[in-house]
Amino acid sequence: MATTTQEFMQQLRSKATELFIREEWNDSIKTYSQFINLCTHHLSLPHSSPLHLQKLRKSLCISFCNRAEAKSRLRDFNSALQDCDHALQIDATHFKTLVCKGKVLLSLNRYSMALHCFKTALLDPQANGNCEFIDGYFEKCKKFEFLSRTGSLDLSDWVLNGFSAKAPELAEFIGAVEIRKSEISGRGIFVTKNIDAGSLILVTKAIAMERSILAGKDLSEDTQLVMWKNFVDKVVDFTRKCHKTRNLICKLSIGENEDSLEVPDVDIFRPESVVEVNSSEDIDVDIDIDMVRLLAILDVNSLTEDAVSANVLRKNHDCYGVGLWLLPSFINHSCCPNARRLHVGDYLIVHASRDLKAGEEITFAYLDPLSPLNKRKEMSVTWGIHCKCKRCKFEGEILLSKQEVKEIEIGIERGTDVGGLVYKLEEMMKRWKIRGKEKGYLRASFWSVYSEAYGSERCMKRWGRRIPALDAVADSITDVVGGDLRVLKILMEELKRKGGGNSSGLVEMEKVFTLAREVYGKVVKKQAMRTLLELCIAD
Ligand SMILES: C[S@@+](CC[C@H](N)C(=O)[O-])C[C@H]1O[C@@H](n2cnc3c(N)ncnc32)[C@H](O)[C@@H]1O
Repeated sequence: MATTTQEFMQQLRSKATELFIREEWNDSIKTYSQFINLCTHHLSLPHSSPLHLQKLRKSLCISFCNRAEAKSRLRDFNSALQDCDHALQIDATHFKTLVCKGKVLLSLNRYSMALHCFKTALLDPQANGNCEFIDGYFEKCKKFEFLSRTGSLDLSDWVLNGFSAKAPELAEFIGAVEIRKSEISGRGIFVTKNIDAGSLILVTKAIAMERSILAGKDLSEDTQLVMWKNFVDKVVDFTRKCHKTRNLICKLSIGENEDSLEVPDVDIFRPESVVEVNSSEDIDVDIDIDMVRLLAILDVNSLTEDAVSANVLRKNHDCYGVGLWLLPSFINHSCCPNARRLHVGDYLIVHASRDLKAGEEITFAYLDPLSPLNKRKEMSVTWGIHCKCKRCKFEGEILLSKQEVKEIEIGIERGTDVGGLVYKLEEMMKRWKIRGKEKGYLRASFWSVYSEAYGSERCMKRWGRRIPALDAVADSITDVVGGDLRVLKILMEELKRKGGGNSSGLVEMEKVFTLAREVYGKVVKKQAMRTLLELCIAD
């Protein structure tokens, strides 16, 4: 190689290193790229001495490694991973690259592969001076790998500290589920084995999230627009950086012709999956995602933190977030939902809010399940859905055939004594032999009058003996709509009023804990659940 070329390459490398040290990531990537191109070219030329070739290969390995580090600082993890692989092709045990690849894989939630990188790096003599630092990563990977295999999450410490530290980083987890054609609409997620109420089903990190401060008010239209625009920009940015994610996003529904949509294998959503995801519409890797389609996908699938089926764990409740989570996007709506979600930072934890039988479809409540049929129908227009569940069918028939139900609705509008309305509804159900789940449907629909009645001492003095006990109503509602925060709150208030110290209080306390697990999922130990209830119910 001519001396001038050698000098130029040396200059390029020094400049790239300098930019790298100064943390000017974009410029350092550009300069390393120039150097890498030149170096690769020279390696392909004949007549180089073995020593020279060895030197070039070493420089190339270090440059790939540093460019990977710079890319990972810019959160371009997939491209960083490619660079790590190029470096490791040159030197399979290159210490710095192994550490960089481990960190990148950890960011991509590929825990077992990351673990392998750190394990190999620890064998290198260079690890001696960095043992503590690599051990830290190694332990983190081990913990996450276990979590992603078992889904056994414990947020107790964070909750006991009053959510004071940053939201904990979690591992992605996919429980015993599959995606199948759904009788509700299009595709849905189904459990493949029996699951207890409270058990975790999915833990998924958002593709993108955007939050806005509420400051005690509703968001103005302008703020909402800015928030939505920022959110869309983040999703677009992600799709540019990761083609696998872009192809997975393209598998989501746009809310039309759902029954003709392909049913993807759940495994392609696993972070560890390296299978290239072919989209049904072969998308050119270098062309941006079709914006009209993306906007429709986001409209149908993005989730907000203020939904009825969601709980948010954080100190400051004065903000509100919107995000896109891939696998949870396949969960359909039911007016008798069996799952809820918990937001922890950018993670979404989906858990069973009732016991689930193998083969059952997992459903969220997009619409408030503690509201009457007419309200639910009104709200379903926003979602563009026409719910045909058993509950809607039953309530539709009842509304047509039983005048008393309409009278109760009119009574609510006119502000009639709530105790009287509960009494009337219960008497009607007795007379028409409405029992079991159907009784639960109507009680859930008229929850507003039940909760007001149980919450008023005056009302309970007057009607208490003639209407069913709160816990019986709570049980029958929970049986059809799963754990609900509002039911939990009113049970807790009653427990507080009664003092909760005697033996019957202990039984009631156990009931509250059971319901709390259905509402929040099994994410904390009992002592921390007490704190969680104090922190959240106080809101
Ligand atoms: C988040 S996606 C749910 C997964 C979707 N079924 C799929 O195949 O990708 C939301 C869309 O599913 C459909 N959907 C969900 N629940 C429904 C229900 N109970 N009745 C009718 N359509 C429903 C609606 O088209 C809605 O816009």
